[in-house]
Amino acid sequence: MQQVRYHVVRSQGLFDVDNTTLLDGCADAPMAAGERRLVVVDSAVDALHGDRIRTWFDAHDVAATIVALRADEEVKQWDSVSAVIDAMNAFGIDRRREPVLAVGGGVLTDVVGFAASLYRRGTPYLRIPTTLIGLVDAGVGVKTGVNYAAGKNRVGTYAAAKATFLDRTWLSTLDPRHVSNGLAEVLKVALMKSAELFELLERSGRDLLEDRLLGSTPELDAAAATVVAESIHLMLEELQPNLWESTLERCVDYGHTFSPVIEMRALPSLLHGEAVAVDMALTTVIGELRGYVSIEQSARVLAVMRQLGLPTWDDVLAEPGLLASALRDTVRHRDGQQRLPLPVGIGGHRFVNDVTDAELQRALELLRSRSRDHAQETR
Ligand SMILES: O=C(CO)[C@@H](O)[C@H](O)[C@H](O)[C@H](O)COP(=O)(O)O
Repeated sequence: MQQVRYHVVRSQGLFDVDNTTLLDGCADAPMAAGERRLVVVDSAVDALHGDRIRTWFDAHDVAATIVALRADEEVKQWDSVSAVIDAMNAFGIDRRREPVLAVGGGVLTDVVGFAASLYRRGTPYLRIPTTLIGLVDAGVGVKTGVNYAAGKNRVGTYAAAKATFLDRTWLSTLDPRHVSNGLAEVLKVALMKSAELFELLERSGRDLLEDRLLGSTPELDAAAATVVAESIHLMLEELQPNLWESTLERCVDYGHTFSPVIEMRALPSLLHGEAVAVDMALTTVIGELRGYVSIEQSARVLAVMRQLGLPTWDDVLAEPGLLASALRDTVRHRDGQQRLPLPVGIGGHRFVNDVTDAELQRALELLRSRSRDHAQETR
């Protein structure tokens, strides 16, 4: 058994000059004046926040080498890993004392984590997620990786960051579509594990999205804080006892059975969370056809997705053979069985191994007709 310890540290305004969390907020990864760090920053974040980040390092007398890296799903490829490894080599990183800082969304932190886990067989790294999906999903687990050929996250490692620093204030500059992208992973854990969280999304999801979870009123602040804290808590509750995935029945895989193939096939038109939402819409309908979810509950789920700015359908779904082939690939990922999490009511789940092609087809047709009806109603 391999022991692993990592920290999830919360702080607001990490790069406000008087904020010292990055210096002393994690006992396992302190940083002090006179030291130096390699900082890999998503180029979109660098454009918006680069000056602030540089000012913070200067103010605390830490010599930062800042490397800006494009980080989106299209370049989540080996070349990006190699670019980070080149930067680590050029920096001459001390593999025990100089953790690499990864500042960006889930793609950036997955790429840097992967590079760090390979460099000298393992160099520490710290994650500073700047997107909602980074905060509630990619930032709190131990997976790293990149896409390979047409395979989503086909190569990667399990490598915990020493610490992840969660800071909701980054969301102030996040594109609303990327807020929705993160809300898909929040909805995932809500559907699997928490009717309360689902109801909170149902009541306040649209307002939270408009407010980018920044908490502009006391009510919205309380709701945003609960959404973020609760989804992280529910994720960690699942991840911690099963970090190396010895159990492949993982409810956090909900929405990730068909979506890897949907996302890669649709690239670049669907973001990760959007592909997850389309998968969740389909599997909600499968649950409905099986009687695990009532018609009314299924309608509520699809309505919440729309309120969160998420798609419930994409034409890629209807490509002949796509869903069946996605399921076959998932079976290879899950040790020969489907282990497909399906919702039971709202906030509950079960795993099934007997989904057939005919059942997929029925669910697809039902979802397609619902999506058409909705499109007509809103015209
Ligand atoms: O395991 C985590 C986060 O570490 C999940 O919450 C996350 O959504 C994963 O990306 C999915 O479960 C998919 O996992 P995989 O297909 O890459 O093994």
